[in-house]
Amino acid sequence: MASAPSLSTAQPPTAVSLRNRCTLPPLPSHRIRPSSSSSSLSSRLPTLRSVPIVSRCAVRAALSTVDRSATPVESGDKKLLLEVKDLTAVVAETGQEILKSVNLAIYEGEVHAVMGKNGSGKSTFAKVLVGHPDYEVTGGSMMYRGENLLDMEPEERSLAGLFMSFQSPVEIPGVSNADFLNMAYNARRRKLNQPELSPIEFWAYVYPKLDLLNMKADFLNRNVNEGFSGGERKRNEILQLAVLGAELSILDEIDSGLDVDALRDVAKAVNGFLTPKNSVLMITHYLRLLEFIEPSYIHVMENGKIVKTGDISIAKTLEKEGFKAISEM
Ligand SMILES: Nc1ncnc2c1ncn2[C@@H]1O[C@H](COP(=O)(O)OP(=O)(O)OP(=O)(O)O)[C@@H](O)[C@H]1O
Repeated sequence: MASAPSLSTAQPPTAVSLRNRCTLPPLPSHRIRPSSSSSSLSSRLPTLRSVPIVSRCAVRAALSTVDRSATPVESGDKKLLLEVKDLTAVVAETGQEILKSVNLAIYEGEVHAVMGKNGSGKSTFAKVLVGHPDYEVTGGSMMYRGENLLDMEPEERSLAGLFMSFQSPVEIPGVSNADFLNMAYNARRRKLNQPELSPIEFWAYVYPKLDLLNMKADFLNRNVNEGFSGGERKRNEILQLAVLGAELSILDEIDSGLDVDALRDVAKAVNGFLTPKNSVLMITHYLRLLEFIEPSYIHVMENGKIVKTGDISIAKTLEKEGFKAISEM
């Protein structure tokens, strides 16, 4: 387990942290209280994180299936971030096949949305990308910045820049949000050969991000997701993303259970960390999210495969006419 930062070893506060400190709520305890469950915090960390991002280039694809079978490593000055080819996967326990040849390429700066009927395999695809142990990959490949994801443990994938926001974020009893975020953030900084932030520096770093999401500072002192409402959990997931930063953010139904204001806050935060280098892969059932976070491409998944790729008009057709209309296209 990564050791928790302690106040006694804290670096001298920066001007920013000193300036902010007087307006901040009390610092949380930085002693890590292990959960009563058997799994360690570090072993849970990867399960809370994963994936992509790219610039929000104009929607270029017409409403047609895109053949990316011969995917170039670079497209103009954009680099290929994730390339999934003929991916098949089963439920590890039962061998039931869920993914039946998924193909997808995401370049830096792109936002991809995956839509599809309930049970079509969207969440499974996302979880397979981040190495969820419930699934076993049986064929195909998943390359991330040219590295084989199958050779990487979930935690390595996370440290490499994949972040996943789960449909049902888990609670971590006994671990405060502040401790969790500080440890996770420092783990990423170590990976990037950057100096760790002391608790005080971290507090100054995280505080403006709470503002962005309209979250109260006492969220940091509460245990991760414990007693959070559905909407608060979703905001908390995006706070994790805002803090940790990711090259590829996989957002699984971040819009579910959000009221209109919360949806706007979450979308604003996601748009705020989109850069020409970062990419997003989001799963959604609803056009309304895509009106806030403009996708480069929309994919429709059906029975474990991506069967259609196109622009926002796909989502509009789905909203108006349902999946039958897409099948008939
Ligand atoms: N761990 C598992 N054990 C058994 N079945 C599973 C497991 N994970 C997924 N499945 C099954 O695989 C299929 C695809 O599930 P998945 O959650 O990927 O669908 P989805 O497209 O995300 O659906 P939704 O839109 O309802 O969230 C479903 O039939 C589901 O029951």
